[in-house]
Amino acid sequence: MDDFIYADASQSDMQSTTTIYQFTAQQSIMFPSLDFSHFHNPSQREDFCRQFVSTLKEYGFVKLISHGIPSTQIDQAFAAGRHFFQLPLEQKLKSPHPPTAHPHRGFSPVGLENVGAVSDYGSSTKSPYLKDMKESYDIGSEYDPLYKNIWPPAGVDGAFRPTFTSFFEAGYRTELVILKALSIGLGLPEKTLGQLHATQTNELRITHYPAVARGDFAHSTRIAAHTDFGTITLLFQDAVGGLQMEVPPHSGQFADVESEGPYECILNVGDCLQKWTGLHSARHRVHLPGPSKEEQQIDGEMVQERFSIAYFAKPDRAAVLRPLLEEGDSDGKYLTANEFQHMRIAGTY
Ligand SMILES: O=C(O)CCC(=O)C(=O)O
Ligand SMILES: [Fe+2]
Repeated sequence: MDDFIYADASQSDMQSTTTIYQFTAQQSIMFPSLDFSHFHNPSQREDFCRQFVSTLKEYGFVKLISHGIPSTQIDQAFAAGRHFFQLPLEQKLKSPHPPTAHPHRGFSPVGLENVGAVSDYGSSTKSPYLKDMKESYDIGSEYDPLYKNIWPPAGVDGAFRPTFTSFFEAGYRTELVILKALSIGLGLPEKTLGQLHATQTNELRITHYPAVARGDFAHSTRIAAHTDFGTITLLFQDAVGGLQMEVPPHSGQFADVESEGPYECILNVGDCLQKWTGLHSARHRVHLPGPSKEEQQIDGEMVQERFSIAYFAKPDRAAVLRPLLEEGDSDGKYLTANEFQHMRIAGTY
């Protein structure tokens, strides 16, 4: 596989020096996969934290192995997601997402949510409006004092609730350790970020992208380009591919993000972390994958179905999005995380 280099001297938010992006010949972006177990080893911790933050500074993304969510739990979550989405639509609609953006809970059929409505946030490029070809299920913390979860009734799918409740809890434990590593790597007291994530406003989303005709990608997409609204996202994807990130930042050009299957966690920075620290909240989307995956994905004129699981770590609702570091985004208006989330999600439903 021949590597080639794309050099960009002007577009990065984070660096005034030249940024080098490495692509494979198939236009997929190469960025480090880090072993999170190094964080637990006192002699490796400092180096790990430094590398973790420098990768996020450069790409807004990093891949992690040994992150703390057990493989068996990831397998169970994918199996539970597959099982739910293959149910007849009328069964899935027994635990519906409301027709509005709040509360962000329950099942959204294809066409209910369109992320294309918020594609251009924080970007100088204008994206064409494309509808999402996806169905999804949103879950919050069982301890969220504001919104209750909307679960499939027991007669519809009894395994769904226990599987995702325990995945959520594993996600939260992992999130807190990752936030500690981030705080250390950023030179902040180690509890700084964790303290802003006490009340579990996090969300878990299982997404099914049904098999679609290749030609549909001319006017639709799987999920339109966007940045995530929270602090960090932990994403797990199946082997189908199609997740792409915008490189260089603000260019309107996208390259495939490859991962080593569902156990490798793809972590990306969200808007709130960018506001606090200046780390780059990278735009991404799920579209027709590049040539390296295209052949495997396309069966005749149909593009294979795809599943993903995203755990969105979000700040406490009352947390203020005021820079914690000089590099943070400072436009002089410091919203609370709750005000910001409402502003960002408006228009997607
Ligand atoms: O399905 C994926 O791989 C990405 C989903 C995503 O970006 C999101 O739900 O915010
Ligand atoms: Fe996303």
